Amino acid sequence: MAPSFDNKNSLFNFAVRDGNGVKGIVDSGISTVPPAYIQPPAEQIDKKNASICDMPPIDLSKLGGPDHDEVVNQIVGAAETLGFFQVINHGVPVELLESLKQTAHNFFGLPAERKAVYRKEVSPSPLVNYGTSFLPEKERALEWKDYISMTYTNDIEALQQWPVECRDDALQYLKTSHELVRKLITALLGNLEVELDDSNIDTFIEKKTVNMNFYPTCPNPELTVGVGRHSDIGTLTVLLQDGIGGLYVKVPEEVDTEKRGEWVEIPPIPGALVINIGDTLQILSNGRYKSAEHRVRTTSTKSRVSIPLFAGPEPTQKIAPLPQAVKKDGAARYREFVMLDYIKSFFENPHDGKKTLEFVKLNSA
Ligand SMILES: O=C(O)CCC(=O)C(=O)O
Ligand SMILES: [Fe+2]
Repeated sequence: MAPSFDNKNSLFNFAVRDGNGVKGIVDSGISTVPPAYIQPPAEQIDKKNASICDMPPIDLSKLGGPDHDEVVNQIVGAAETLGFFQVINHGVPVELLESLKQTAHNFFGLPAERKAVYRKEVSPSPLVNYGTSFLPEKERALEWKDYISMTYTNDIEALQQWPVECRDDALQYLKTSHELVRKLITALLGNLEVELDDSNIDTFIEKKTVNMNFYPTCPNPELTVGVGRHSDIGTLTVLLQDGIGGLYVKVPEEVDTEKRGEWVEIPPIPGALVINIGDTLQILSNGRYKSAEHRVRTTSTKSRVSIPLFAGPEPTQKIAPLPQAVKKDGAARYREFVMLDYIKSFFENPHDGKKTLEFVKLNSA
């Protein structure tokens, strides 16, 4: 029998400790959202107040052709303003994208006990982590989301340790998007006049993690969030979303458009992938490229899945604004730091917009 979800402890035990997740709560047949999931009014998402981002997807098949420079300009322009854009002809097979979405549904459709074995506290592998919300122990209100996270070290460990239900698709996604990530980094860092060779590009995208996010239907979407306001901390994120919609990005205040400070929705485009700039690339570019704040709304009609691939530096890597970017600006806006410290600071605090960057911002910035 499902416990009382009005009681915070019993809800926590059911959803978090026993691994039932939000999916388990919804499957128990609730008709209203449990109090622990009700966001403070300032965090609730008013669908009516957001417009849809009308930036057309960027056609990456044109890189290397006669329109190469124009495509690079589109990539750079999007990274300097919204920090989000969509790409088509990206080299990741469209059939794989379809399969990934189905795989995510299949995984979260498994009985709770099959997923709960991967909870952080008990997971047989440090590379695999199943959970719900972002930081359930610390959050004021929980996020309406379950996830599985798979970190890549090498093929053998991925095949042995990632959940058998997800590993083949997730690994293929990681491999087939590698060239895409390299092309984008080449365009973005090349534009800063950074001299690139294989090894220095790889330094910034070496560490890869594939997540599968599951947002079950929600009886009161206006009161909850799927993911709260945050920016991603790595270099680049490649995100596959399904057709449901609900991903919102905040137009940075410092961008010269009438939409500054507003939330815009990144609409689902069949076959496209969403790309977003992470904090690391904002820092490397000395603030030129924007790691935009984003969040996810829930819906009452259908469960949504999304599959981000996070690419960033190894935890041991030292990061600082690149000299070429600092030279142009005259001063560094961020201090040097070790990536692991940045990762720790992100995972120790509930989502709070772009606060993570404060950790390394210099006073003059
Ligand atoms: O579900 C989405 O569309 C975005 C998810 C996200 O922002 C994340 O996992 O970092
Ligand atoms: Fe994100």
